[in-house]
Amino acid sequence: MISKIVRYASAHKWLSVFVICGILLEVAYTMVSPLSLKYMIDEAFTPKNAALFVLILTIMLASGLISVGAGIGGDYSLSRLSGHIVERIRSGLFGQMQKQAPEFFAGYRSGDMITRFTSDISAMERLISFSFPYTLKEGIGGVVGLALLFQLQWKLTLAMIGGTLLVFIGPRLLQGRAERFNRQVKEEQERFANTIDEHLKGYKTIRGLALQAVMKQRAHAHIRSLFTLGLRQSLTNSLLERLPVTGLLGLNGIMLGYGGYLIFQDELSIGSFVAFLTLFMSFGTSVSNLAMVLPLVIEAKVSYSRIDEVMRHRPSVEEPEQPVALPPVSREIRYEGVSFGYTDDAAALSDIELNIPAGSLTAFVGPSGSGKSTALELLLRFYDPKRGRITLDGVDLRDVGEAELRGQMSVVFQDTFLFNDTIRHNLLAGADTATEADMIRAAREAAIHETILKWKNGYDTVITGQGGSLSGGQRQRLSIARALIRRPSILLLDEATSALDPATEADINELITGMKGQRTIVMVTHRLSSAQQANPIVVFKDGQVVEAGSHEELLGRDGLYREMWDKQNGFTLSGDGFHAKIDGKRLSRLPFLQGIDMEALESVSSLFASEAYVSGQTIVREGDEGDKLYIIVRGTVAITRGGEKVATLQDGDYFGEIALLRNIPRTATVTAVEPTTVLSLRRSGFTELTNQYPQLRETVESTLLSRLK
Ligand SMILES: Nc1ncnc2c1ncn2[C@@H]1O[C@H](COP(=O)(O)OP(=O)(O)OP(=O)(O)O)[C@@H](O)[C@H]1O
Repeated sequence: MISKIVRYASAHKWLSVFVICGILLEVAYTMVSPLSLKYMIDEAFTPKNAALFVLILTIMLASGLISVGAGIGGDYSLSRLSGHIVERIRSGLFGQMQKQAPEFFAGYRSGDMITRFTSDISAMERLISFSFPYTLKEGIGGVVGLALLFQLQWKLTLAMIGGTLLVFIGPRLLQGRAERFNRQVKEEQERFANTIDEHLKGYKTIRGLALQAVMKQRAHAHIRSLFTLGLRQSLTNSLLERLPVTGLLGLNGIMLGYGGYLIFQDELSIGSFVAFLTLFMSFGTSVSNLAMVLPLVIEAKVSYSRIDEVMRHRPSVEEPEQPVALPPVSREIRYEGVSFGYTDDAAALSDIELNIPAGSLTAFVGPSGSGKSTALELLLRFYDPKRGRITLDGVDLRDVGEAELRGQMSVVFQDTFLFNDTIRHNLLAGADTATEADMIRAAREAAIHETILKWKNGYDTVITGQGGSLSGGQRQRLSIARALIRRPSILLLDEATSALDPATEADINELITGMKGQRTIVMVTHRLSSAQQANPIVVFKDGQVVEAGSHEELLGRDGLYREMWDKQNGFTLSGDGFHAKIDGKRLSRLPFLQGIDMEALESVSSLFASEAYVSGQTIVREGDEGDKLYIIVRGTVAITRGGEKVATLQDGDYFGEIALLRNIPRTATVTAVEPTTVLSLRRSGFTELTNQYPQLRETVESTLLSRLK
C-alpha cells in the first residue's frame, strides 16, 4: 500500500518536496524550542545575561514564524497532492471496472462496488491526507527527539525507552482484532448497501407482492448487525487509542522521580531537566499520536486490499498489443470451430461453424439455454472463445481494439438501459462525432422521431426512472435509435422485442426487417415469429448449431425448427397480449391429448382462461394445491425447486398437467421472468367435460398416470 502511494506521489515531485520540507521544518522547530529553554535557563537566566536572553528570544520568535509559514505551505501542498492521488485511485478503479468482462459484474453486486468507491476510497483519502503525513511528522519528531534526549541524559533516556516498549505492547496485541472488526463492518455495510439497492430496483415487485415486511426484516437484521459490529469496532479502536496514553502516564511518573534523583546527584542541570521534560512531553505526544493514527491505518489497509482486489482482477478479455484496423464488414462474419464454456467443466458452445453474410438479417433461435445469447456475446467480444475464432472479413476479433470494434457494432438488449437525462444526451452519449442531423436520422429510422416531437420539450425531454416514464415500445425504439446513431455496420439484437406486447413487437420487428440489406443484423430470439423474415435462421440446441436456412427451408425439414414452430403456433392473442385463445389443432399436439376427436378438443379449448403475469410474479408456488394446467402463450418462466432454478420454459411450453387428474401439491415454483401470458385449464371444468367425452379421461389418464408411476 505504501509503495503504491509513494509511486503515485512521485508523479508530483514538487508537491511531494514541499510537503516533506514543510514537515521537516515543523519538526525542527518542535525539537529546537525545548533546547533553547535549556540555554535560556542555564546560560541567560541563571547568570542574568540580558544580551543572550534577547538573542535566544529573537531566534525562537523567528523560527516560530518560519515554522508557521512552512506548516501553511505544507498543508496546501498536501491537500493538492492527496487530491491528485485520490483522483488517480478513483479513476484507476473506475477504468479497471470498465475493462472487465460480464463474469466480473456477475461476481460483484452493485453494493460491493459502490462501497469500494465511497467508504474504501474515503479511508484511503484519510490515510493520504492525514495519517500518512502525520505519521511521517510524528515519526521523524520521535526519532530526532530520542536522539536529543540521549544527548541530554542517556540514563534517563534508557529508562524511558524501557517504559515506552510497554506503551506499544497493548496496541500490538489488539491490532489483529481491530483489523478483523474493521473488515466485518465493511462487509456488513456492503450487504446493507445491496439490500438498499435491491429495494430501489425491485420496488415494484416488493410493493406488488407485499414484500415490504420481508425487506424490512432483512434491513433490520443488517442494521442490528451493523450496531453490534460497530460497537465492537469502536470499543477496540478506542482501547487502541487509550492504552498508549495510559502507559505514558506511568512513564511520566518514573521520569519525574528518576530525573529528580539525578538532579540531586548533580548529574543533570535544572535547564537540561526542563528541556528533557519538554522534549519528553513532545516525544510522548508523538508516540501517542502515532498510536492514535493506527486505527486509521488499519482501516485504510483493509480498504486498500479491497480496492487492490479489483485492481488486480485481470479482465478475461484483453486488448491486443498491436490492434489491427477493422474496416466496415463487407464479406462475412465467420465462427470457425468456436467452443466456449463459462466454467471449465460445462460447455455452452461446442465447435460452432457459421457463416453470416455481410448485409444479411440473421437470427439465432433455439430453446432456452441452447447457447444463442452466448454466441452473440462472443461476437460482441464480451468473452473470447476457448477454442476456435470469430473473424470479420478474415480479421480475428482478438486482434481488434475495443474502441474499433464498438465503432463497427451496436447492440440492443432486452433490458433497455436509459440514463436519467434528456433524450438528446441519451442518444448522443458516446457518439462523439454524431451531429443533430445524425440523431434525427437515427430516431427516424427507429420510428420514434415523430413521437419525440410531440413531447413538450422534444429532444430535451428528460427521461426519469431509467426510462420508466416511457412505454416499453418507446424505450426499445430509443435504444434502437441509440444503437443506429453510430452508423454501425453490424447491429446485434438480443431478445430485443420479446418482452413487448404483441402489437409493439410486430411493429418493431417490421422496423428491423426494413433495415435488411443496409447493414449486417444478427438477432437472438426464442420467438420464431420474430425470426421468420431472417435468412439464415440458425437453430441452436445444447450449444451446437443443428440447422440453418430460411424459414421455408427449415419448416420443410421436419427438424427442431419445425417442432418449435408447431409448439409456438396455434394461439390467437390480442394486441395488448392479455387475452389468448388456443385452437383444437394445437391442443392435439399436446402429448397427453393426442388422438382425441377434434370436437372434444374444441370443447376443451373453450374452457381455457387467459392469465397475464408481470415480470417477477409467481404463477404457481411449490407445495400449493394443484388445480390447473398452464400453457405459456407468450413469455418466459423460471421453474425453481427448493429455491434452486431447474428449468426455463417459454412460448408453447406447458406445466402442471398432472393437476387435470389429481390434487397433488405443486412440486415446483413457477415465476414469470418477463411479462407472460398463459392459458389455464381448471380440473373442475375438465372433469365435467370428461363426462361428455369419456375418451378424453382415458387418454389423459393413460399418458399422465403412467408418468406418475
Ligand atoms: N454468465 C453465465 N455463467 C454461467 N453459465 C452461463 C452464463 N450465461 C449462460 N450460461 C449457461 O450457458 C448455457 C447457454 O446459455 P445462453 O444464455 O447462451 O442460452 P440461450 O440460448 O441464449 O438461452 P436464453 O434464451 O434462456 O438466454 C446455458 O447452459 C446457461 O445456463
